[in-house]
Amino acid sequence: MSPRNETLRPPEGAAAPRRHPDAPAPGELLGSHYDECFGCGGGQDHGLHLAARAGEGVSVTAEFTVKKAHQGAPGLAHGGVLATALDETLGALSWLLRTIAVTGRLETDFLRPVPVDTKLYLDAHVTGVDGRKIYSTATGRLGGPDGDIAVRADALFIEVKVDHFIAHGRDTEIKAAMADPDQVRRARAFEVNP
Ligand SMILES: CCCCCCCCCCCC(=O)SCCNC(=O)CCNC(=O)[C@H](O)C(C)(C)COP(=O)(O)OP(=O)(O)OC[C@H]1O[C@@H](n2cnc3c(N)ncnc32)[C@H](O)[C@@H]1OP(=O)(O)O
Repeated sequence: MSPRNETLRPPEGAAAPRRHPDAPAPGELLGSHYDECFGCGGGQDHGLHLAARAGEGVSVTAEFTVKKAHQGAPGLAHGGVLATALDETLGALSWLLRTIAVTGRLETDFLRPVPVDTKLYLDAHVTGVDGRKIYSTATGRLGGPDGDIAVRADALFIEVKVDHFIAHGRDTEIKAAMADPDQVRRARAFEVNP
């Protein structure tokens, strides 16, 4: 399905997505980029704990089980939580590009309600790269990786350097992250090799 919004379609002349030579192998679990991340971190009790794996090319798959803490309507996932699951899955594409990027635009379609205790099967891939602009798309399915689409999104991520987080993040968390060798290792894994 091509993006409905023109601004989320790679422009003519955009480069085809290129898997970084040092990207994790297809099937490899990517782990969390930050333990306190609401999307993938183990340190957030009510977070999504989304687990993403590298796919072929510049793609990822991920799974997320909707918990009681994620409700909007009774027994149903909150739309914002589902958008977060899509955003996080799309963000995980950074591991394949080895580029740090943040969400600039995210357009989401909600096609079916997602009940509590349901596992959402997500996949995402990059559709094109134009300078710092990374175009991508994702779906979330019910019942299995080939199940009905419940949610989908098109996105534009913008490449940034580590300095983006140092400049804008709160001092306490930045200092803690920089003092954590695991976090520094993860940040390096996102960086393009010179
Ligand atoms: C340690 C490991 C951690 C790794 C951390 C990984 C975290 C992943 C987490 C999941 C993802 C998230 O939720 S990330 C969190 C949510 N997102 C954010 O907080 C981002 C907030 N926004 C910003 O900080 C800024 O707007 C930026 C960085 C996105 C862009 O600012 P900038 O760097 O000054 O660049 P700027 O010149 O404005 O834009 C560059 C180009 O992109 C285009 N552009 C920019 N924004 C948009 C937009 N919304 N819609 C259309 N186009 C846009 C511009 O027109 C321009 O095109 P042209 O003129 O070149 O053609």
